[in-house]
Amino acid sequence: MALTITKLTKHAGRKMLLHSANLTFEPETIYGLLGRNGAGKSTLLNMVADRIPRSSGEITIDGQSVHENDHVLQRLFLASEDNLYPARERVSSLFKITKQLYGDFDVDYADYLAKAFGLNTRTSFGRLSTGYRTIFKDIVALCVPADYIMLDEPVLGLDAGHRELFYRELITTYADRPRTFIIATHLIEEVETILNNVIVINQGQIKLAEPVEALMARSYRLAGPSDAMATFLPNVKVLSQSSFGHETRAIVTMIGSPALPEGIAKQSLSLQDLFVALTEDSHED
Ligand SMILES: Nc1ncnc2c1ncn2[C@@H]1O[C@H](COP(=O)(O)OP(=O)(O)OP(=O)(O)O)[C@@H](O)[C@H]1O
Repeated sequence: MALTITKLTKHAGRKMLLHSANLTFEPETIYGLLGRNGAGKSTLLNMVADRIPRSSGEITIDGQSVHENDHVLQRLFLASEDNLYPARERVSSLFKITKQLYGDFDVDYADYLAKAFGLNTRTSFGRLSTGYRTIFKDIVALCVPADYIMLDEPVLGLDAGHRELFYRELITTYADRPRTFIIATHLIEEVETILNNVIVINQGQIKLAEPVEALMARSYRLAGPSDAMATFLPNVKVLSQSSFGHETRAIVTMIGSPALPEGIAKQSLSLQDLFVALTEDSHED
């Protein structure tokens, strides 16, 4: 029982946008999809939602392909930055249209959220500000009855108060009705505590996919004399390294708790520190 991506590849001409991605999204789990600008996050999510064609690979839910399969696609929802909504339609009628498409759309919760965010449901979609368009799409995403909800930059344009409200409501609705959320975002520090799992994508390659807790428990910043560091670093996976005079610093992941040579200090990291180390020098030449 899972959303499974196997050897998913997308290229545009000679450019590789996503390279042979293998991922499993378990039910009732909150995933963060992290990557620098242009890393391939939206490309991945749009292929999963069957909105853009893939070059090769498979996407299935519980073993059934999503491709041109409405029955399976009903179990997925992608709130993306693309405006798929008619500009003239009022927010209230867009909620109704969504209910017609997704029978169990939670209209009461949508109305509650609209009030909480201060979204006037009589306003037409085209007249909403950038932030309120995002809020509208977030509300729809939190109220649809799908099992796998994908949010592409759900706090784009939201002020700090509205971002906090969104995260709070996400946690509340998840606790009431657990389902899978996949959140593509750049605001790593804000989402770190709500994620169960993290996926890091860089230049179309999946660099890492694992539970946040386990990942953070084996990730460290090390600093010490360069000679001691040079003997120790071959025992661990080095994500980034720099030297200043006789001192070397490194961000590493390690398995177990290998004894550190004297003089090497170990500090824990934030997810953001780890992300920066994993995606350094990611720009194309
Ligand atoms: N149809 C296309 N043809 C050519 N290049 C494309 C096409 N679609 C996307 N790209 C390129 O593919 C790369 C990945 O884009 P994508 O929008 O998936 O990245 P992203 O991780 O969502 O980025 P951001 O965080 O900036 O929104 C970018 O370099 C983009 O310019």
